[in-house]
Amino acid sequence: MSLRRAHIVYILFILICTQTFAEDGSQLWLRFEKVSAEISAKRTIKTKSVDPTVLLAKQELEDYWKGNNVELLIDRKLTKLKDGFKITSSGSKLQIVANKPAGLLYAAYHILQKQNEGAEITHYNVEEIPSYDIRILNHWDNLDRTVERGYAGYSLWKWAELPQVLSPRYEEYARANASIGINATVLNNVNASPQILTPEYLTKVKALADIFRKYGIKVYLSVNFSSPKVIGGLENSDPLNKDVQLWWKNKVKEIYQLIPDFGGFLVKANSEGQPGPQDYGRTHADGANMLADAIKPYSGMIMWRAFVYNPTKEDRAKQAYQEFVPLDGQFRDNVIIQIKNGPIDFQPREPFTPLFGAMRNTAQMVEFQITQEYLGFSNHLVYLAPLFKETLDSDAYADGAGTTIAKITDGTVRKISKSAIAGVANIGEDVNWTGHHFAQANWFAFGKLAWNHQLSSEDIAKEWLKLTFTKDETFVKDVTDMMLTSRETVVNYMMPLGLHHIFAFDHHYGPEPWGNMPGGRADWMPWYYHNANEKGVGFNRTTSGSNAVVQYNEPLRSLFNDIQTCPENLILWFHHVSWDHKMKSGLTLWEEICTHYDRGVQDVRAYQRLWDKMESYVDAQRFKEIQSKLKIQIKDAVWWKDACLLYFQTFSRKPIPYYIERPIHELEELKKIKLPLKHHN
Ligand SMILES: CO[C@H]1[C@H](O)[C@@H](O)[C@H](O)O[C@@H]1C(=O)O
Repeated sequence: MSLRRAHIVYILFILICTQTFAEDGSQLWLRFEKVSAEISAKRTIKTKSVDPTVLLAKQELEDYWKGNNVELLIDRKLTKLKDGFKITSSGSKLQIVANKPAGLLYAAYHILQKQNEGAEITHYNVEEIPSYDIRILNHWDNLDRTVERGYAGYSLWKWAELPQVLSPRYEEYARANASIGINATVLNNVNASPQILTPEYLTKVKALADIFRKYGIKVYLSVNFSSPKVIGGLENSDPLNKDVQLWWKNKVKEIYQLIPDFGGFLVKANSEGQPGPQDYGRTHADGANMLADAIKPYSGMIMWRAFVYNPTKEDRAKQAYQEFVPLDGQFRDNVIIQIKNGPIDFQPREPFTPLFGAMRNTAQMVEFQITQEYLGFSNHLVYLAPLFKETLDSDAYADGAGTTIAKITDGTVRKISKSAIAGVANIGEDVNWTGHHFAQANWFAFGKLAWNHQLSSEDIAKEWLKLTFTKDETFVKDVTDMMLTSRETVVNYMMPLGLHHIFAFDHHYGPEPWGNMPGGRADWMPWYYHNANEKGVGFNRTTSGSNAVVQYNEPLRSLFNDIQTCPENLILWFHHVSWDHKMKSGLTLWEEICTHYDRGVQDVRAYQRLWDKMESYVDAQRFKEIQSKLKIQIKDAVWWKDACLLYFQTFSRKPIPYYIERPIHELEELKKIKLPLKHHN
């Protein structure tokens, strides 16, 4: 071999190596191996359909399916399948039947994922029907490409160059969503700019909808309730004003002319300063129904948020229930009330919002937050499936025992014209999409649970790990354990035992239980939530306090109301508890608090050791990136522990037990920390 040739071979070798060992994470969980020409010559993927979605399913299988012959069939009579599919095997053939083209695409991804796991697919018979009709991401993306509570860089949507320039990531995004069953997306922030409804922006929205369609994804928009006034030039946006109604009718018509399968609107009204029907003395129902009537002829939906947060003298946790329960039965059937999982705001742990089930004649859906606004942003490894499932599996006792949030929202116990579930997206322009490699698992888990809320957190974690990293058993077992405990770990080092919202003001990243905003609103102050004093700590929401417990059905009301029966992981949510209160462990409350904070820290240290051991299973780039995120996480966990223990100690006046890792900070030093973090990014 000549020197020159040797040189080229060497360069090729290096290139191949870096391909193998440096992996940026941009492929997400879609790392299927291409089939060889030999295999593809041996089997056929057939369909009579010419639908673009079916052809896409066919293409995916042609590229990656190593098994038997496959036949893809649409059967319009199989209506109970909704977006689902049925796979049967006979002889050397798999037959996949679906009612809709998207069902075949989901089936294709289903068998490709099974194939990756090494499942036996020659004799494979399965029927899948999704738990929810609408499985939707909510992007809080602004038109200037900043992302509210986004921690993965700027927005994916490049508004300035749309519709002329189409980033390849639009299609990659759609494919990733389709691969986990997500079939809808709200492109813009619920704090919505009216501009999104201008003809200029609608043509940009159309360009995205045209790309997403093939992947079975419908586009929705967040709308600003004042749009008729702001961009329509009307005198007001009163929902009972005929001109306003007509403006919305025409706007909806304009949208459907551009996007015939447009999904509908998401609305945040009369909350945190957003305009709404109450500005005109009207109700949420008046506002929602006006939009619902305008969009009904096109089968569109209105998702109306119940996150109504305005300054009142009342306990903030009671607000959604108080405003919405009296309106039960007044909403049109294409309106669905979108309710955050907890009554305050996406905290590491909250009880479920009691509004679920309390409106018996109104469709309801859950809103989860996939982006980790209150869980360490994209710096902390926190696997959210256990949090999602905790809410979905909670029994609201709305129609007696067994009325879980899952059953209320999926239409099992109440008739719902279309069921839905939403997740506030954690996606941005970062190469790895979500800032932290493990945050991809939360996007994945949201999709999987929206498809089937009966799946276990463990199975989802394993599937994700095998698709994303490796099938090696040691790796999968150990890392699954880390993922499964990670949510409880963050609760422990941030806000154990029902503590909540003791975050630094506005950016919600670090601890600030002392509050730091002279003259600010009471309910912006952490001490509003923890109420620490010499006697004890916690928010009294019992009958002797704010009486928020009354919003829960029996037996929960009594269970939460009694300090002896209230679950300890929520005790400080519902009770003001004395520092000496004896906990189930035999420790006093103070000792128990110390123990939880310390356990959180120790568990993150254990994750660091565990991850280091995984070096040989993971490519260098992702290994290092995750390793350095864990370094941030442990620093933050210690910061949280020290800040909360040293601060609460000024009230408890008790020593930090000696078996607990000593604080390494001074309280006064911690109080001076100011983070250069902005609200909108
Ligand atoms: C979009 O605004 C968000 C806001 O950033 C967030 O801090 C708050 O918790 O919830 C709001 C909401 O859900 O509307």
